[in-house]
Order: sequence, then C-alpha cells, then structure tokens
Amino acid sequence: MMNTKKRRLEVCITPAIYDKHAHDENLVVVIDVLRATSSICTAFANGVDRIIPVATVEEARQKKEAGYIVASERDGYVLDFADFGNSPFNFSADKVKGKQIVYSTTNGTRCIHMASHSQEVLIGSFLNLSALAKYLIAQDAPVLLFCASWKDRFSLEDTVCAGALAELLLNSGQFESICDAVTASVDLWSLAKTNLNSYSLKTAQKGRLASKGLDDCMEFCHQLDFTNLIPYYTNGTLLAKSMGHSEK
Ligand SMILES: O=C(O)[C@H](CS(=O)(=O)O)OP(=O)(O)O
Repeated sequence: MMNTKKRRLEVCITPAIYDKHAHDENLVVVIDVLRATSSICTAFANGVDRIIPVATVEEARQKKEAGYIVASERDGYVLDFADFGNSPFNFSADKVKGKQIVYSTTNGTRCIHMASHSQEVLIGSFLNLSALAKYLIAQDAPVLLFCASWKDRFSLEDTVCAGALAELLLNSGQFESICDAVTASVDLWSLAKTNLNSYSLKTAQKGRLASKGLDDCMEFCHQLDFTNLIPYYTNGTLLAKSMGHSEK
C-alpha cells in the first residue's frame, strides 16, 4: 500500500532558535543568499573540486598556514591572511576550477556546522532553487529550511528564498507545514516574486553590503536556477551532486 503520510516541512528563520527545529532525521537546507550559499553554489558551477567550510577565523588561519587556498571574511572584511573574500564573483573559474578552497564567513559556514548532526546538509540559494526542490521531493525524510540570517536576526532575503523553495515543496503534495514560519515565508515570497530584484533592495543586508561597496552581487544572487548543482556536506567537506542539464 502506498504511504500517504506527509513529510514534515519547517523553516527556521534564525540560528538563534535552531535547536527548536533540530532533528537528526532532517534534510537541512542552509540558506544564506547574501552571500555565503550563493557563493558556494557559484564555486561549484565554476568547477571547484571541494570546499572545506570552517566555522572560526582561527581554523581558517591554520588552514592557510597548512597551504590551503582560503576564502574568508568577517563582517564584510577580507581577513588579512585570506586569498579572497565572500563575493560570488571571487569564485570565478580561473580561481577555483579543480581546486580545494577553505571557506569561512560570518553566518553561513557557521550554520553548516550547526546542522551537521542531521541526516543531510544541503546548500541552498536562488541559484539552485529548482534543482534543490527536485532533489528534496525525490527523498523520503522531513525537510528543514535553515535561514542563516545575519548575526541571529531575522533576514528578509533568506526567508524569501526559503518561501520560494517551500512553495515548490508544498505544491508537490508530499509535505505538510507544521510551523507558521513556512506560511510566512511563502507569503513573503508571493510579495517578492513579481520583481525579486527590486524587492531585494529592501533588505538590511543590501545596506550593509553597499556601505562597504560589496553590493554589486545583488542581482546575481537573486537569479533563479543559474546551476543544477546541489552542494552537500560530508565528512567535513562540501561536494556537489547534479540534478541534470549541463552547467552554464
Ligand atoms: O559576507 C557576507 O555577505 C556576510 C558578512 S556580514 O553578514 O555582512 O557580516 O557573511 P555571510 O556568512 O555570507 O552572511
């Protein structure tokens, strides 16, 4: 007989309440649109071999001393020992193709480590939205969309992206929402989707990035389906699985 029980779908709007949503059986999608998860998706689209996410500056420094290429920023500033920072434009094919990159950012890489007890940790952004939805629908486990946000505050761009993904998952008929954060995120997405670029200008992170001249990636990070690759975390490393079609 077919199993008609629906799968649990949740959205965690900030790492501050991650423990309320954490279950070992979850498939967790970490979302940090501005900019960590958009940059990770871009790096894999541009042929990076693997990314080693580290949570602390000290770990990133040690990896640099051990000879790794290191991409690392805190609060939008490239660390003095790092090779480059956190813009997706830094992860161009000439810099990353075939390479291993150690990566540490303010919010995104921390959340990957927080979720590492879960059945699977996947990297999500607008850039790989449809591929992610297709992959998640084909699995058989509860899904948690984990917004990395900014320093434990609510973040509009991550929640809108979670809403876009939640809408695709709910439309499959396989999922049931057990928290209002899912409904809120889908409602925000329905406000934003008619003109995502102009909606994204409302985000606080746009202002923070603009104050440091780092907002040139806003449009890039808000485009849908730039890649069919889904980065995932395994044994301390990010690799990527493909959901078909050739890469751009
Ligand atoms: O580099 C980023 O965009 C942010 C730094 S901050 O939020 O502006 O301090 O890091 P991320 O981990 O990508 O949110």
